[in-house]
Amino acid sequence: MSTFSSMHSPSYSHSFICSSSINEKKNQRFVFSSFPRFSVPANAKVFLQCQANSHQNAVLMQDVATKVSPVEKETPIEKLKSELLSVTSSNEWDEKAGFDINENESTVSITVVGASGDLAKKKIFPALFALYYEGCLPKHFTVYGYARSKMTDAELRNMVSKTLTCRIDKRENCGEKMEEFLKRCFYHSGQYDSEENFAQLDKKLKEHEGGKVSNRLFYLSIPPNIFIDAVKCASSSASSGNGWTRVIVEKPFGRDSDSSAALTKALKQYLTEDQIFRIDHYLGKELVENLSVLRFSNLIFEPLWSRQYIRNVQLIFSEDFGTEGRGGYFDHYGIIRDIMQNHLLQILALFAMETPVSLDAEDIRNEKVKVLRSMRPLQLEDVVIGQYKSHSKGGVTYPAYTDDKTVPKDSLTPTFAAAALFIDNARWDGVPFLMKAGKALHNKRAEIRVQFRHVPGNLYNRNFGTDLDQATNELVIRVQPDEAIYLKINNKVPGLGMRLDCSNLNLHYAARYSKEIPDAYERLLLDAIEGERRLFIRSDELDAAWSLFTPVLAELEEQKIMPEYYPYGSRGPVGAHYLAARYNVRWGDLGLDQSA
Ligand SMILES: NC(=O)C1=CN([C@@H]2O[C@H](COP(=O)(O)OP(=O)(O)OC[C@H]3O[C@@H](n4cnc5c(N)ncnc54)[C@H](OP(=O)(O)O)[C@@H]3O)[C@@H](O)[C@H]2O)C=CC1
Ligand SMILES: O=C1O[C@H](COP(=O)(O)O)[C@@H](O)[C@H](O)[C@H]1O
Repeated sequence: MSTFSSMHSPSYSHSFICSSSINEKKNQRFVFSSFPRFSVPANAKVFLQCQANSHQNAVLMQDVATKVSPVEKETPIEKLKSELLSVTSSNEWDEKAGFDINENESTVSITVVGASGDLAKKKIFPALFALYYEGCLPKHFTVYGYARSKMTDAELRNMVSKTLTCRIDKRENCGEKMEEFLKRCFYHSGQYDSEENFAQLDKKLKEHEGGKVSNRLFYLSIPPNIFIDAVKCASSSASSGNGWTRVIVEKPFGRDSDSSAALTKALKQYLTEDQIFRIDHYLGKELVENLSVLRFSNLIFEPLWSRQYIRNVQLIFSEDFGTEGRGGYFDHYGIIRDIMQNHLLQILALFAMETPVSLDAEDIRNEKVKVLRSMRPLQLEDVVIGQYKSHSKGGVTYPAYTDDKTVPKDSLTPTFAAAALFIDNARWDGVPFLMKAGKALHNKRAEIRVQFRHVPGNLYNRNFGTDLDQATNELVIRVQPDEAIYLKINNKVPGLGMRLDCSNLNLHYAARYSKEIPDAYERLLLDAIEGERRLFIRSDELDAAWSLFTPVLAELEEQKIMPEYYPYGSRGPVGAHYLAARYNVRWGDLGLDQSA
């Protein structure tokens, strides 16, 4: 073992390289998303850890590490490769470095538990195929579907094939790739609480693994009441004997602090925290990933990122459809638990956290926990709730929430909520963080709006007339659809007069990048396979998140607070505007700006 590796601080990405051979796409991802720059010490560590069994390779990589110059973020992979080739003097640099040896010796089996369900069909299998198409899955992988439904392998493949799609920009050989992928998919029917059935799965997995090191990922795509049964059986009867075993757990992670703590405790009877990957798919969205890049790699934003310059922050989620088909689940949770306590709060934490020590998962998650723990629990007077009612438009009648047969007629469950939250720390003292989330609204959108303070003593105030809000800058990060980051600035209308206008400096992703943006589930599945925990929720984060919402959720339910009814397809209850006005805020999504 080379002593060189111990000279460097741990690199959070080393498991990525070690667990998979370097190919262009993986390497590209590693270079561009894991490290802002191709940092020499980090690579030295990475390479040497992979080379522990070969002194010759250790020397080779030490050579690479000391000679490769930092590579610019946008450097094409070919240029990076030629840089490496020039110092290794080999056309087979990855082979020479021994990565293939590693990969030939190990397998990854991905078992989708609840494979017959909606999420598996809609998201998980398509994401796995997209990863396969991109060459991001390990050389030896197998996908297993597991559920109670009776199905043959052929039937599973037929079901899965209906949901696979090719990327718009990558259709070459797509049909062939689908066939290849489907051949790697198998099915085992079993009960979620049967150790015997999981032992049968284990036997089948072993046959595919063929004696290699077996790494196993279980994706729990099942209702929460059967999580623990499945984890218990998978861990006792189907976990890996000689590799890693990881479990992706889907939300909901409980419905309040107590039930969440009970779930964590139960999971930890069978798994260590390191094996649990709690997914919040919003963390896998491109623009949410980009938040930290925006903040920490642009000098112009970070100095403004505080109460000194920011007047308020808005986190907005809307869907233009109701709970159709998921009413039974939704009624037990409501919009605050379904969207705010997880997706929007996670975005808030990334937005507001202090600079982490490094990009290491634990460093980032430590900062997120800190900011969540600095927040004031949500107060009842800072919440507005709503529920959609039936509405007819253009001859079409849209249903009320309670028209869903799986929802009780007298349900008070909110399908809309607006809330004002505060972070009691030096950076954010007094800045309202407003959240708004709703179903059956007039559009589908998720965005972050940052409204800056007025320009003090603005020389041009009179040119704006009475509407001073128009004179303030606003940064909008549109997470979806049509991803964009735009900054509203004031400029002079060209001409001889002095009329001011508000315009957008716009980074519109579709115009800037021709590549299709990967689905969040692709990123998260790949991270779980690679053991990268940065985008998954740690248990203390979850506790902190629940403690902010649990008291108010209890009050809403105990006091049977009536939701404000809003018509299906509308902009939601007016109460949201009164709440914002109380903090001198106007919602930014009122359709006034050019890109709204
Ligand atoms: N669907 C979505 O868009 C999203 C889902 N989630 C979460 O992902 C998980 C899976 O969601 P989804 O696919 O919609 O769930 P489904 O309701 O479709 O359930 C998945 C599978 O679990 C089995 N199952 C369902 N109900 C029961 C039950 N009562 N007892 C035992 N088995 C049952 C069924 O398989 P079989 O009968 O064959 O065993 C079903 O196909 C859930 O935790 C959900 O909250 C999270 C975000 C979005
Ligand atoms: O987790 C959930 O998210 C979806 C919205 O996800 P998106 O990626 O389509 O924006 C939401 O519809 C669902 O109610 C919720 O459980």
